[in-house]
Amino acid sequence: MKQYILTLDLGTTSIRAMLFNKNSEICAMEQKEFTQFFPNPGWVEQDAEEIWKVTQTLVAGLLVNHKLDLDDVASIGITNQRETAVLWDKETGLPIYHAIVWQSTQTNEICEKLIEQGYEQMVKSKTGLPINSYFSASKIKWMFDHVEEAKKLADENKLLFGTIDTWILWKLTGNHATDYSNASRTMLYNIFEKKWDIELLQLFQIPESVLPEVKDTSGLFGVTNKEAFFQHEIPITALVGDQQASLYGHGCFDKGIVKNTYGTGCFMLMNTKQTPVISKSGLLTTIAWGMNGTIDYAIEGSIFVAGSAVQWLRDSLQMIQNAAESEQYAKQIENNNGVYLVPAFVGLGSPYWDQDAKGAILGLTRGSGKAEIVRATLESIAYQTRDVLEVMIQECECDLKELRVDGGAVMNELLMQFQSDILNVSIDVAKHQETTALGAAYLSGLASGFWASQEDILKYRQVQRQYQPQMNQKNREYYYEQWKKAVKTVMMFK
Ligand SMILES: Nc1ncnc2c1ncn2[C@@H]1O[C@H](COP(=O)(O)OP(=O)(O)O)[C@@H](O)[C@H]1O
Ligand SMILES: O=P(O)(O)OC[C@H](O)CO
Repeated sequence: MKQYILTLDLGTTSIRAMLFNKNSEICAMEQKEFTQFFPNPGWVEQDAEEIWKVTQTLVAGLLVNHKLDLDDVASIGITNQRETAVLWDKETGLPIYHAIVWQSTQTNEICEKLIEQGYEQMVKSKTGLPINSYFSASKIKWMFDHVEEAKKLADENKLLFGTIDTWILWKLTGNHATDYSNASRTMLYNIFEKKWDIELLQLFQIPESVLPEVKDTSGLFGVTNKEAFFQHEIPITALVGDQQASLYGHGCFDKGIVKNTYGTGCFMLMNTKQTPVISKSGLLTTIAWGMNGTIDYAIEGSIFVAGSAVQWLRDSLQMIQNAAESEQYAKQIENNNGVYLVPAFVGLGSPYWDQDAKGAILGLTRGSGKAEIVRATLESIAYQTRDVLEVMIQECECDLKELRVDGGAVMNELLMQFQSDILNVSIDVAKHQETTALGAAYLSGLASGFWASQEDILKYRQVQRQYQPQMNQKNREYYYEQWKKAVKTVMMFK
């Protein structure tokens, strides 16, 4: 009997390989960070070949350090940072340029031009997305514009495009495919008609021949090549964008349930089932997953900078030694003492979509110090979450009693209490720290018969800790009004 599902969680800053057993417990985990390149201000790139090598090393680590026998693995689920674009030569198997990461702003100009030319409405009506450098389309166009061999290879039918899921699937199996959740983030996929969109491909001058086949999120994508995978042929039965995986891992299967993940950025998703909700106020319409031929949609708020602002405090300002220390400094003061930090380091995502906004600290006095700046950084994560949640509730005409949360920063008790206070909702921290990987494991395990049904899975859902609002309404609204003023100021400063 097969004992495990193997999940490969290909995140923005690190990759994890994990084994889950039938009780959805993690039995082994290997993790490694990989190189981020910042070749110019605002640019973020990665080496796709390194991502592949690290993935192999981590699986080797499971074999050596945890004595994993690959015969015990029922199937593999892959989940990934979304939007990040790779183009590679299918004959050499090598990328023609670095992977351009979702956070990168090097294609702002391409997007600005399209907005000026009045394409916003057309693009949104097909993809559910605003034109922004965040999504893959302008990144692919940029590579065609700047990498000499791109066009020639495409003309010879030797060039392939993929987000990170597709890249790793191709390395493992030789198959060129993606799933609905990842395709919906490229800005080339018509999420309503469920096909690559010819008009969008023409707009971005991208040949259809480079695109992968789009398949159900949970289903067979191929079997690992023996040479690429330690002499084993194992079915890969899920590809899923990491935020949709986390939605699944939280058990948000019904309409109106919301999760928020606090990692590098913050990503809040609400399942809207078979109804795509089109936002009028800066949220994204996206595909949650495709299963058994049925698509579930979600509405999403994408906040670009959350935990990465804490990394900025650590690495650039050297105010803290590690992320956990942020809580100790923030606790030294009872409130923000009037200081607000808007971490618009790569522009602002939902609901503002201002790609030129820059970060700022406001409200400083002679008495302000490290505690104020650290606290303001943490609080900014909670305020940005409220910005998104307010719009989501309005657009879905629903009420929200609880927010399901996961991600590295949920360890921060001060942040989670403040989040509950500023939203006036209960915050449910998932017992599973690795909700994203768990979601991918479930989607894979359902397709391979490891788990029987969604109902079967729901019995494993557990809340580790609940935070209840404690702040009075007057303070809640005062702080939030001040935050709104800070954001307004930042958006005016260009
Ligand atoms: N105790 C903490 N307080 C605040 N932020 C934290 C804390 N621990 C981790 N983080 C932040 O969480 C992020 C890592 O979370 P993770 O879910 O692994 O992110 P990702 O999947 O985006 O790489 C980092 O940006 C880090 O700064
Ligand atoms: O890898 P994460 O957790 O930072 O998630 C990144 C998102 O998928 C970007 O859309």
